[in-house]
Amino acid sequence: ILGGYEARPHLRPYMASLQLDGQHVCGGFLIAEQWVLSAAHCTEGTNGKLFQVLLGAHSLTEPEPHKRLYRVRAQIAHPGSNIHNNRDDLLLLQLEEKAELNAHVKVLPFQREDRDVEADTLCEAAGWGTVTHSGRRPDKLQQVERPVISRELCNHRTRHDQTITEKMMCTDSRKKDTCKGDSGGPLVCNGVAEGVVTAGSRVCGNYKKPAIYTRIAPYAAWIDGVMASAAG
Ligand SMILES: NCc1cccc(NC(=O)c2cccc3[nH]c(C(N)=O)cc23)c1
Repeated sequence: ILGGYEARPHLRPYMASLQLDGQHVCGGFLIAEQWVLSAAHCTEGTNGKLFQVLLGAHSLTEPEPHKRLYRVRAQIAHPGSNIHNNRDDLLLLQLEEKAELNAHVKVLPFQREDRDVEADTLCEAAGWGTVTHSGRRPDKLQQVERPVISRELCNHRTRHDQTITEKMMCTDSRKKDTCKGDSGGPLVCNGVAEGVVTAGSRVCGNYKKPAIYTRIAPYAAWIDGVMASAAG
């Protein structure tokens, strides 16, 4: 997160850190007791290795009472996701067991009504992604508030030039923005997860490249279907 600030500990108890060999790779969030939603791009370069999912954390390194690392039983990328574009950039992770829910570990509801969030709506992104252009990684969860911008503006030729589909949304990226390692985290508007951070043009903090999110509502049926079919 560029231009943000340290989140109040455990005020975002749905936040997940997707890790490989103890290293934070991407964000994610708890959508059900045994399911985390993230971004398919996060599996790039992982050679099919399964993530481990850290829940209940504020600091990535310090011992905290409700912090717990979960193994993943299955990782299901949306069938339409690919490395060449940002379309269908969603990843479902089934935890080895149901997460133990408490004050620090909670499910975040996602938007099921397929209607655009109004431009200028203030939403929040959080993550352990880089906090400087040079790529400094934070130990503690960061957050930033960003206004939604219209798809029309986001698709302008000087911005993302007609690549933003009706299954994506954008926020202003001037100075304050999501960045490397924030992918997969939720964009929360009025307490509901409306989008999932995607790397998009991989640029951070440049107003010419607004942040891009996969809208969740268009994928509600796919998400429900995967969770129902894998149910024990
Ligand atoms: N504000 C938009 C936004 C949101 C989330 C992430 C990013 N930027 C990256 O993720 C990124 C940046 C630079 C090099 C990179 N290499 C890789 C990679 N997967 O190898 C990703 C990146 C940008």
